Amino acid sequence: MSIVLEARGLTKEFKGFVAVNDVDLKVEKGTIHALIGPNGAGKTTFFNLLTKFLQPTRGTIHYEGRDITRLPPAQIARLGMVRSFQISAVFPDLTVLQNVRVALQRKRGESFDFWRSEKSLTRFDDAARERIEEVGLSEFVHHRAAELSYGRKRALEIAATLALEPEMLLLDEPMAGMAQEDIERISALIKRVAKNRTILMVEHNLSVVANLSDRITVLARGEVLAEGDYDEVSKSPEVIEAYIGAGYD
Ligand SMILES: Nc1ncnc2c1ncn2[C@@H]1O[C@H](COP(=O)(O)OP(=O)(O)OP(=O)(O)O)[C@@H](O)[C@H]1O
Repeated sequence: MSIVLEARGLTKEFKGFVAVNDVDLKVEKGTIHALIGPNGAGKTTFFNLLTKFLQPTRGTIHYEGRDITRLPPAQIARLGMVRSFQISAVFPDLTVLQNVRVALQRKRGESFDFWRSEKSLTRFDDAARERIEEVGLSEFVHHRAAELSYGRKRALEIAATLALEPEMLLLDEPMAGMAQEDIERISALIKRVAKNRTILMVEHNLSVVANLSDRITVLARGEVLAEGDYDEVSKSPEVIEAYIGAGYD
């Protein structure tokens, strides 16, 4: 078993309130790992710690065996761990193709000049089209991002994220605000992009979690309550109680 991301004793206190309390987590390479838990469980805080949007009060984070606890998010992205939607890569007035080109250009570390000639950008076209194909948006290459449905916009965000060539993707509630039809499309997309990558996601939609995840960590009151596959965690009396206690059916 090869561990790609590991948190040890991760703790975050806000003025004495412990939002994440001594959490250990191991994410195995090549898996889809979900973080779930009732409202206020600490999922977002934990996710923000892992993606370096927050600094932990205590504990460490290792990525590919390297201590990344004190590294800034941009540096971690360069190491191959990318938080989707962090880059706000989608410009509404640019087409699908132009959006992914911009992301590819960023990956090369070039600054993005809006006045740069079309011609100098077209060298990214083939790579951009590949990413677009991977997320199933080929027939929309020349559509402006603003014209896309919500689900397709999310697919475009994932394409832009893939342009950064991540080995590990962190997804923050990929299904939030989605209609059922989009949920199915994005689930299939996540499965597809997970083939040669590792994915960690926070997700509220439990049927999506059941369908996609190899492993699930359940947080409650800032601590790990249970861990396992969907069958295991959904049968855990502690998990059922935590969800019912938080007002879920
Ligand atoms: N910046 C902050 N300052 C103080 N308390 C905070 C801060 N951020 C989060 N908290 C508290 O930490 C606890 C965990 O919040 P968090 O948002 O991580 O939970 P969550 O599991 O993501 O919840 P939800 O499912 O509702 O999004 C909550 O009680 C919240 O009020």
